[in-house]
Amino acid sequence: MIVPDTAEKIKSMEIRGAGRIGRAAAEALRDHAVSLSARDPGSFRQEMERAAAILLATRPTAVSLPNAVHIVMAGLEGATSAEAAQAGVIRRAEEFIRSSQNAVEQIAKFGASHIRDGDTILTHCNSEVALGCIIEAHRQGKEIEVFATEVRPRNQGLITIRTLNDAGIKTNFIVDSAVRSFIHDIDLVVVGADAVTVNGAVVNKIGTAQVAHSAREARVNMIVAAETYKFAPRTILGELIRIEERAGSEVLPDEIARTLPHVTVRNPAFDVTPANYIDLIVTEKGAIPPQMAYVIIRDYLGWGIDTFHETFGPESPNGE
Ligand SMILES: O=P(O)(O)OC[C@H]1O[C@H](OP(=O)(O)O)[C@H](O)[C@@H]1O
Repeated sequence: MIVPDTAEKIKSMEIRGAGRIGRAAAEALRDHAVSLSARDPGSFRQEMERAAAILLATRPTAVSLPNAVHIVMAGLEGATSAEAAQAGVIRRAEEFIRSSQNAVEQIAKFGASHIRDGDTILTHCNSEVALGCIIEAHRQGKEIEVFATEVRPRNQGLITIRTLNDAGIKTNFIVDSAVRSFIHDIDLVVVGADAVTVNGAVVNKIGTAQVAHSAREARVNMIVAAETYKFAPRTILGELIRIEERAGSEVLPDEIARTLPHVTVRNPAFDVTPANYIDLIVTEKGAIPPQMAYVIIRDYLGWGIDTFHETFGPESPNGE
């Protein structure tokens, strides 16, 4: 039951935020491996692949999910017994969870160094790593103030302002459409990411691209906090990140929508901010200009253009 339960929580966004989704998937795979009683490595693998497929089908955009699953499932490689396969998965899952937690801490330190004493920061949505940078800057004694957006339709901004309030950080709560009105009060935009493509574009909560547009027009710097496992290897071969479109009822209640037969509610959960709108991507390996995304994918995730072809064959541009 562990895997379907975690999958349901990810789908309904009870578990949300790209990093948390990745860790929850790793935990679910680990617990599933512990619960399996398969006798041979072949059937163990089959059971694990079934579980992985259920998790992968939950939400399509956050690349932390397939990256976490890929890293954990690599624990099956070379196992000659079910016990070895089980041990491999458990070890890989625990390593991923630990390194993800370390990455969050490391990014907070690197990110905080880009926040100056006296800065007013704008953040959009609720990103564990973006908030980590802001809270670390505050912890270091820097006098900062934050503008946080509401984040329609799921109102993740509420989680953000609670966290900032608990940390004792002076915070202003604004509707998403007020960003341009306040942009001249802002020194720095700090957001998270659900995916980073090979050309340095950042996929993040819907509205991020509008924030970036306002920031650029006002010459306000924008930094993105993203662990290396949010970089998307398959974009090397031109695969696009799928933007999740969620139920219209998140935007307009069904009872109202029913009375408006000519109206279709559109509810994309994410948008794409081009690399040239972003000054830095802060990863746990250091801060890079977005144009260096391929280096992260190749050197830290281990996917080069050639490895893709070795694994999937040149005839498959989507890496399927
Ligand atoms: O991993 P961390 O930095 O916490 O979150 C990264 C991003 O994931 C979230 O997506 P959602 O709320 O799950 O749709 C937001 O878009 C947020 O910026």
